[in-house]
Amino acid sequence: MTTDTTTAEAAAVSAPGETVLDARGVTMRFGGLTAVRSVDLTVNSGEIVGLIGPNGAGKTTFFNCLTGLYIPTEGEVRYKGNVLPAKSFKITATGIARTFQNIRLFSNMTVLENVLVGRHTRTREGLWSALLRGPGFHRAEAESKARAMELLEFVGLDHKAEHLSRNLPYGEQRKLEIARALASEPGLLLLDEPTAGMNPQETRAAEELIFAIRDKGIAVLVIEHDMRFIFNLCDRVACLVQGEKLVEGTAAEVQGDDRVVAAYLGEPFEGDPGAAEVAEVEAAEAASAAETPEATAAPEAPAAEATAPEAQATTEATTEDAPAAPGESTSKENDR
Ligand SMILES: Nc1ncnc2c1ncn2[C@@H]1O[C@H](COP(=O)(O)OP(=O)(O)OP(=O)(O)O)[C@@H](O)[C@H]1O
Repeated sequence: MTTDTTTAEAAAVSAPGETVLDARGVTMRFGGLTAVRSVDLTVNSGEIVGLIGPNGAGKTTFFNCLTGLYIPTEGEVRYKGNVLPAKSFKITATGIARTFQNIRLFSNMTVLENVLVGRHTRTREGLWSALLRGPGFHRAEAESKARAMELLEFVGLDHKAEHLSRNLPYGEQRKLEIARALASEPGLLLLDEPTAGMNPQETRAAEELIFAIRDKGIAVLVIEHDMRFIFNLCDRVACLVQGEKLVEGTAAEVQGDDRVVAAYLGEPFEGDPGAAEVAEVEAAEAASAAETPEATAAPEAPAAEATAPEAQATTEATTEDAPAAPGESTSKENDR
């Protein structure tokens, strides 16, 4: 990866349609394992883009390449045209914020303090200002606090500002993580499985929250296993399989793509074998009925009965595992 540092200041609101994230040829190898292979992905302002793929497909590794936790073995990542710095703390200052698959809050700090920590990249007061506690420091502190409270109100946690974060229910901890990420005034927000462990009501609330974030002009890239959530939410979806981008398109295009279905089933998807088998059985039944029904129905019937449930089972399995199925989730849920 090119390691030019950028001096770009973050600007949360981007021009409509501006390319906010431009990842090109991103490859990440761990020894002999290529976790991400030559992935290109762009995210434009005003967009919510989804990243899906079976477990181990390389989604989190790709996120880590975008946020400086990993330096890609090959490829380049640009934020608003500037090559990203190689250090993760500089990337936050550049304008990219993220949440994690495993919630990472400061559990012994209050809700408000957690958000204030997220603002540190946007406060200009230095060590001397903090030590001397002059008027500039107090003004900056009051501004940060006011902004943090605004963000808590935005995510619906202002009434819990003084609670310890460890005492929040799981869904609220996820919201707090989002508020903390927003505190750095990002132009791009990366969400790694934001609904993992949430109940359906919390998931719907998370969906509304992400739409509201997008409406503030912040581009969003989201990893999620809950297919109903992702296809409802995203303008565009990319599917990674074994480190490579298999498909990218609108939610409708991706959810109807046989290769995506096959990737989730873990086997090649050839036509519609369940329907073909059903047709074959029906044809055999019709042929036997056309002959002498009394003589042939008895021996034919068990064969038809034996085949029909099997064909039905194949169809059900396909429907059940398909990522497109509304309401279905291929999530490993909360296994990390
Ligand atoms: N630090 C690491 N060292 C070695 N291998 C790693 C490392 N991080 C990830 N991998 C491997 O890279 C591959 C991709 O993992 P990754 O966690 O990115 O997948 P994922 O799509 O996010 O999976 P999941 O949906 O289960 O979170 C896996 O085979 C994983 O074991």
